[in-house]
Parts: sequence; structure tokens; C-alpha cells
Amino acid sequence: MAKGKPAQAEPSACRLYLVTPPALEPAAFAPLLREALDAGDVACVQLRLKDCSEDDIRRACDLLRPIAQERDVAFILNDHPRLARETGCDGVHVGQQDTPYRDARKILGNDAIVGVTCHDSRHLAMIAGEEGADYVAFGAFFPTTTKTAEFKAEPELLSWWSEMMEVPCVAIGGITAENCAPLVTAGADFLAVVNAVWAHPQGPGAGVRALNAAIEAALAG
Ligand SMILES: Cc1ncc(COP(=O)(O)OP(=O)(O)O)c(N)n1
Ligand SMILES: Cc1nc(C(=O)O)sc1CCOP(=O)(O)O
Ligand SMILES: [Mg+2]
Repeated sequence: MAKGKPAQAEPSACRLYLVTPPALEPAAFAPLLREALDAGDVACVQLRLKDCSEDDIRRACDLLRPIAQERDVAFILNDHPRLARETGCDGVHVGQQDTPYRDARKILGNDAIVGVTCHDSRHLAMIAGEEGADYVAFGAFFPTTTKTAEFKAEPELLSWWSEMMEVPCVAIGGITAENCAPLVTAGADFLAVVNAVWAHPQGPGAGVRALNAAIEAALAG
């Protein structure tokens, strides 16, 4: 996307939202991130580091954030609104067990992107949308090995949401080039992926190309 919020995406377009692997060494990951972002359209990158110190997250932000922002790709930090503000990220993603949306918004201000996990819940999504979230995330749509997913979402949730609401929706969980078509046609504004890109056998560039080709094919009908 042009730098800014997922909300600025073209209506009815569906774009890629890359989430990093949960553990990475920033210097080794930097060329993989460049390869992914230079391979095709990507709307944003979420740095999602689990079980890392704040110092490690800061170091990763300092190295990886410019790679995304130089390419007009939004750089979002998972879980840590204060660190997101301090490190110059474009926004934060918060879950239901994380800093509440309103507090994250207060920390980051109105210009930042704040996205909220809503699992398979219309109710949580309505609340997040009414409170002002820039996007709501639903999942997991498919089995995933990246984390233990306790909720299972169905494509119908995306069609219901996109017909009712203006706030963009992100689909996440086990999404690949092979299985993404029903999510695209149901109205997902963004497909968030980890393994389909970073564990692609031909490398992350091939992962991005395969997903963008699958999105294009699904939109073409
Ligand atoms: C785009 C997107 N959607 C959902 C999540 C999951 O967030 P959360 O439930 O807080 O779980 P963790 O990712 O923090 O383990 C996400 N990170 N990004
Ligand atoms: C970070 C995350 N959140 C999920 C949710 O359901 O909220 S599923 C998930 C992992 C997504 O990784 P992959 O694309 O490798 O399945
Ligand atoms: Mg979280």
C-alpha cells in the first residue's frame, strides 16, 4: 500500500499482510524481508516476536522497520503499543489478552494503525469497529503450526462483515496460495500469513508471488 493504513486499500481489493516468524535473528532475516517485499504487492508487515526481551524487539524494529517503510509498506508491531510508538512503527496489533484497544490508541495517537484480533466473534468485531479499530482480524481459518489456535473462523464471517461494515477485515491462520480463494471471494481485505511466505520451499519471494497470483485469480473469478 501507499504508506498508511490498511483502511486506505482499494475497495474490493485483497492484499497481503506479512507476519514475521515468532523468532528471528534480525540481521539474518533482513535479506529475506527485502526479498519478500521486492517480489510483489504487500500492504504491511507485522513484527511478531514472542518470548523476546524488549531490547531484542527494539533491535529488530530498528533494523527491519526501515526496510518496510522505505518501500511504502506499513510496519506494525505485535502486542507492544508503547514500543511501537518509541521505535517509529506505523502501528500495533493487539489481541484480546493484550493492551485494550482504547489504551493502545491513546498511546499511539489517531494517525497510527491499530488492529484488533476478534477470533471468530461478530460481537468482538463490532466492539472493535465501533471503538475505532483500523482493521479487525478473524481466524484461524485453517490449521496452523505457527501457534496454538483456539478459535476456528469460517469464510461466511468475512462476507457478513464486509457486507455490513466499512472497517477492513484481515483473515489469518494457515492461509496458503492453494486454500486462500474462498477467503478472497468472501471479502477479506487482507490475508495475513506466516508460513506460506517464510517457509515457502522456493523462498519468501516465491511465496509472495504465489499468494498474489492466487488472490488475482480468485478476484478474477
Ligand atoms: C493480523 C493478526 N491477526 C491476529 C493475530 C493474533 O493476535 P493475538 O490473538 O494477540 O495473538 P498473538 O499473535 O499475540 O500470539 C495477529 N498477531 N495478527
Ligand atoms: C499469529 C496468528 N494468529 C492467529 C489467529 O487465529 O488469531 S493464527 C496465527 C498464525 C498464522 O500463521 P500461519 O500463516 O503460518 O498459519
Ligand atoms: Mg497478541
